[in-house]
Amino acid sequence: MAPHTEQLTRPAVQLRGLTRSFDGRTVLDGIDLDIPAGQFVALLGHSGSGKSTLLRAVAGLDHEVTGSGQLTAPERVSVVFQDSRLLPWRRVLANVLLGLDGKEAEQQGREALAEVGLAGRERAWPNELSGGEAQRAALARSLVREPELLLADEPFGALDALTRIRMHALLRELWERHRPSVLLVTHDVDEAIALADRVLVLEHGRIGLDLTVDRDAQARGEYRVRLLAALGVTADGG
Ligand SMILES: Nc1ncnc2c1ncn2[C@@H]1O[C@H](COP(=O)(O)OP(=O)(O)OP(=O)(O)O)[C@@H](O)[C@H]1O
Repeated sequence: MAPHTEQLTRPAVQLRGLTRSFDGRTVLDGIDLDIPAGQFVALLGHSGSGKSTLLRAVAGLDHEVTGSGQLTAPERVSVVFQDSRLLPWRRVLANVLLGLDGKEAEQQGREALAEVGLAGRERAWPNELSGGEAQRAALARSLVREPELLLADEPFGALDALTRIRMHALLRELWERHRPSVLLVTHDVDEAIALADRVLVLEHGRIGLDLTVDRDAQARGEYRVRLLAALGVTADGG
């Protein structure tokens, strides 16, 4: 294979034997994972299974944590959390542009806000936004950096059901337009199936299930049963 082709097909994220522990307790136990460029991956798992620990490792936000293994991630990575983390003393556009300078960046910031449906709210203060609008602004802030990898830790976890559905459509639309790789941490099996092309289940510190989701298939119900079974939930809720 020619070198440039190798580069093109190289996965965006590559983990080899990734371990992380807290106070002698192993949370990630030798994870091997490749995420190809442009793939939308959801990560499911019980509370405390290590989803955020994995995401923080990939984000390079875990320097204090004990661990080993190899990790490769792209240079331009954006992270979105459950709360928008907008700075309350800066207006919406200034939040989106944080750390970026110049007229071009400002134009891109305005365009990103328009893309997430917040045109006209550039000069609003964060406390004037609803929860869903604040998450839209957080998405605009990550988009404007043109990330190769978007890491999202329960980004819709605090939103009401209707807002959540709208945000699903928005995220999928933004992904189709910009094509970053995405690693989305969620508790919600239906959210994972609705959004991702591949769903991973984390259990006992390893990837217990790695499911490719055929988006055109009639197989949603079957995916749901398999994912719930991997999470230890049977059809009768047991
Ligand atoms: N900074 C830390 N210090 C000590 N223990 C930690 C730390 N961060 C995470 N842990 C522990 O590691 C385990 C995995 O936590 P993590 O937040 O990754 O789980 P999670 O799957 O994201 O959970 P949830 O779905 O509830 O957010 C938990 O038992 C947690 O208590």
